[in-house]
Amino acid sequence: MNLIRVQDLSFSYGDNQMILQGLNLEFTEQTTAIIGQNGAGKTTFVKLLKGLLTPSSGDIFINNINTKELTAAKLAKYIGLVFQNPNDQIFKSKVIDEVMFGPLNIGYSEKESKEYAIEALELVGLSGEVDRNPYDLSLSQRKMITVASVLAMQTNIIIFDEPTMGQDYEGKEKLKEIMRRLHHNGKLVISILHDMDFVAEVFERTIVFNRGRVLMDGDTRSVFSKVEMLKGAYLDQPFVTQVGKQLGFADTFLNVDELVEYAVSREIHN
Ligand SMILES: Nc1ncnc2c1ncn2[C@@H]1O[C@H](COP(=O)(O)OP(=O)(O)OP(=O)(O)O)[C@@H](O)[C@H]1O
Repeated sequence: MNLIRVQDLSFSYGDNQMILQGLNLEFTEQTTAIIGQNGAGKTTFVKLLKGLLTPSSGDIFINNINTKELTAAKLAKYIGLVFQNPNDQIFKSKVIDEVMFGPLNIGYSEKESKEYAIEALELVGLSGEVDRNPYDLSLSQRKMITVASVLAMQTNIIIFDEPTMGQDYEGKEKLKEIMRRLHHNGKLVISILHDMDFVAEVFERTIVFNRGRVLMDGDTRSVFSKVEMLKGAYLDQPFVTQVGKQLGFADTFLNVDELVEYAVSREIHN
């Protein structure tokens, strides 16, 4: 079943510059990373999916419904978007109120919203901060509040814009765990990322945007094996992939365990 279908999508902010041109994409259940250099059109694309922008031409279907027929409020029941900058999203003075706002806004009761908010805050590791003011917390914690706010809305599609930015090792591990859990629970997870190591470890599918078009789209291993095409889009391979190559191995490795297992098995057979 495809959850999102994008058909001949083009977009311009109103000047003459086309930011996205003729995109055709489908999103099913696979965890999907969107990568590409700054200005490639990634954030514009997810804002279109979320209904915050309207296509200049083409269509976006969510569960086979054309988003042109849905209000942003209706769309909010299907798609959650975690903004790149938490300060663009947070506006309440208490963490719990901030996280409850989304579910309340799309029609869940006070009791349900509180339950979902507490569950989401637990998942992001902030259950001890429910009564704090978000602006008394660190930037990485504020980012986690915005993640919780979207999780609490229980949407089937969850999009993250640069979730690892400003997160330390622990924060990134938490995000990996959250994304894996969402996927395990049958949600569609899409994320814009600049951290190639994170992409390699978590995502099944990777789409490379370049100047408003799709340059590559496929399983993450095959995308990261194409070093020249990545270079053309000003992107690097993940660190572990580069190490494997430097060791003279032909395979494309996506995590340390794979690389070590391969190296050890070669050692045993030599
Ligand atoms: N509100 C806006 N009005 C006019 N142009 C905009 C607006 N927002 C973005 N742009 C332009 O659209 C282009 C694509 O921007 P977008 O933010 O979608 O790229 P991106 O791939 O997400 O980049 P980054 O990785 O830096 O977030 C850029 O040239 C940007 O300057």
